Amino acid sequence: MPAENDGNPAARVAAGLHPAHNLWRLRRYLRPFAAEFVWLLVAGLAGTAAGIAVPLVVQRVVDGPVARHEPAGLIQLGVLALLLGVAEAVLIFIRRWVQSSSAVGMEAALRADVYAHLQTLPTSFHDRWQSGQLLSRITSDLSVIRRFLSFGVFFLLLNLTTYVVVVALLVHLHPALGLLVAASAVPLLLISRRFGRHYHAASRRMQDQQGDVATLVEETAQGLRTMKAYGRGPELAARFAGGARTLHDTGVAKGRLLANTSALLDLVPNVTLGVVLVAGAAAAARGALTIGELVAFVSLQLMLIWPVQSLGWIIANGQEAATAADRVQEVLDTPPQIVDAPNALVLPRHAVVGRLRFERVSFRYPGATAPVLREVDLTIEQGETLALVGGTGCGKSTLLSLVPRLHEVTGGRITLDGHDLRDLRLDSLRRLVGVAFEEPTLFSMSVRENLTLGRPDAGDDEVRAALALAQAEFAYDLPWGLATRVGEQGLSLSGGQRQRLALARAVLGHPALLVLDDPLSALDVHTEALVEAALRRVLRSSTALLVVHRPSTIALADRVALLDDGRITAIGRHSDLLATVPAYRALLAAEPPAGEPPPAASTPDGWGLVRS
Ligand SMILES: Nc1ncnc2c1ncn2[C@@H]1O[C@H](COP(=O)(O)OP(=O)(O)OP(=O)(O)O)[C@@H](O)[C@H]1O
Repeated sequence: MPAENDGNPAARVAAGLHPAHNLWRLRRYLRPFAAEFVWLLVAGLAGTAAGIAVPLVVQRVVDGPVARHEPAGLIQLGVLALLLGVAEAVLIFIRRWVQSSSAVGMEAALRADVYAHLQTLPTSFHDRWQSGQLLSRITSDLSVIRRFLSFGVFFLLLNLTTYVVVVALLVHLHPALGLLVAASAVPLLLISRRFGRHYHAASRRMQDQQGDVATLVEETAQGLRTMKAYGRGPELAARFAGGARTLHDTGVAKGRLLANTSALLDLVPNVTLGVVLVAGAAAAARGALTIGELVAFVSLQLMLIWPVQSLGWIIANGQEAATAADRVQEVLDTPPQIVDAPNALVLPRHAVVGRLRFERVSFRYPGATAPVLREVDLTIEQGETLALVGGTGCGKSTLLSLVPRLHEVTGGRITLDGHDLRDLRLDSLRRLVGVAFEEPTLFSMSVRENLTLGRPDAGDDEVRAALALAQAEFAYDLPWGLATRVGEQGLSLSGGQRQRLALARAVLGHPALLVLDDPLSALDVHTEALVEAALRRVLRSSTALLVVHRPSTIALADRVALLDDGRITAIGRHSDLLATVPAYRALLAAEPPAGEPPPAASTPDGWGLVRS
């Protein structure tokens, strides 16, 4: 399976795997519940045995006490039939009771594993996969699997056993008629096989479409304000309606397939029953069969109707579970690419000086033809702050993402105090690096939990210091202070507030390296000045790499590197670059490119220019 597996079912079909292959691979999740499952089966089989015994008792009643007019024997056998009925009811209750707990436990274990695996997958995996597809896999697909592994498999075994035992009894009662009933299994098998093949494809289509609809809903929820602002609500509604209609049509087609097959499956035992009734009555009239045997035969045969009727449902459920298992395994089979090397190092914070070096670093996104970064050489000395500037899309954010190893370099290496980052343990590296992205994501949890995401052990003092530094003390004034739950992505907070909380999260506990993507972009002038002053203090004790989109943030940096088309084309002090590098000047002042006259408004230190 290629690492860049994108969930395309065609890949699986081409691989020639049996549809149930992936379902079989999930059997280990049933193992903890094996004892329960055995009890379940024992209770189920005992219940069925009690049910099967009732017609046999009825046969004795009809051929014995009824035929011989003996009321005493009638009471004995009647009580026995009653006891068998009660036993069957009790056993069915026990089975249902056990069934519910084991099924849910299995689903929870599988869901926990899929979620944990998602955490280990690289950012590039999440870039490629629609979140709705992941959502539908971790919710509805797992429920489908749970239903089949608990109910489907159980009823398949129970019904098969019932079928075999009842048919054997029928053959014993009347071999010719019994064999006729046994022969009815042939059309049943043919119908089931054909149905299974068609239903498998329909299930996959439907489950993928469910994922697409989930993606649409998720995108709408996230981008609602933008869509409304641009008046695109009707288009979005139409897009959603289109997706929902496709899903509806697939669902209807699938339902019809099941309905048609169920009707065919129903027909077989009913036709057989009709033939048995006529032939049985004739045999009874000839004296080849007693009335009691005929009653028992027909009663037993009626017991086959439910197993046959449920066959369609079980196959449908099994096919859905097989496709759900395919979809879940597509996630589980994607190997985590960024993992700890054997014997990876743990660097304690106090042992880190904080010298960061990029040595001929190149990076290309998976599937992209051209690299985003080409042979980048850059050294950031201990305690130094380096600002990275460059035109939009030149690779600044990509370069930052390489430091906490969200993406892995595809050429060259990055070292921290001389250690290749790939030789460090990921958890150790990520504790050393404080990161704030351009889009400050806050999770649906309390402010405190959001702040201590990377350092759950941080004390109150550390949290207070980080909030003070990021000028984010407003958090204490929220309705429940730091316990206030901020909405999904912190939507209930302003952009500036979110950014300050994200900054506080990054600087919490004075990380050795700070990697900040335009940390002051969403702040008003007053707050910006305060955060800038506070940040300046932190930057003195950490090595920092800042991406700067706004010229004013350059004031925080000791040196500036100009990134152009994936290469560092100039590096130095801001004022030196301003004086000597026309492309730099052009970028900051949005003036015409190199070769054209410089702006008249520059001041000797250059700051007038960048602050304009
Ligand atoms: N996940 C991704 N997969 C593939 N290509 C990507 C991905 N993210 C970014 N790119 C591409 O890599 C290039 C650099 O993107 P990057 O976000 O690093 O630029 P940037 O300099 O930070 O841009 P900006 O200043 O607009 O934020 C762009 O051409 C972009 O299209």
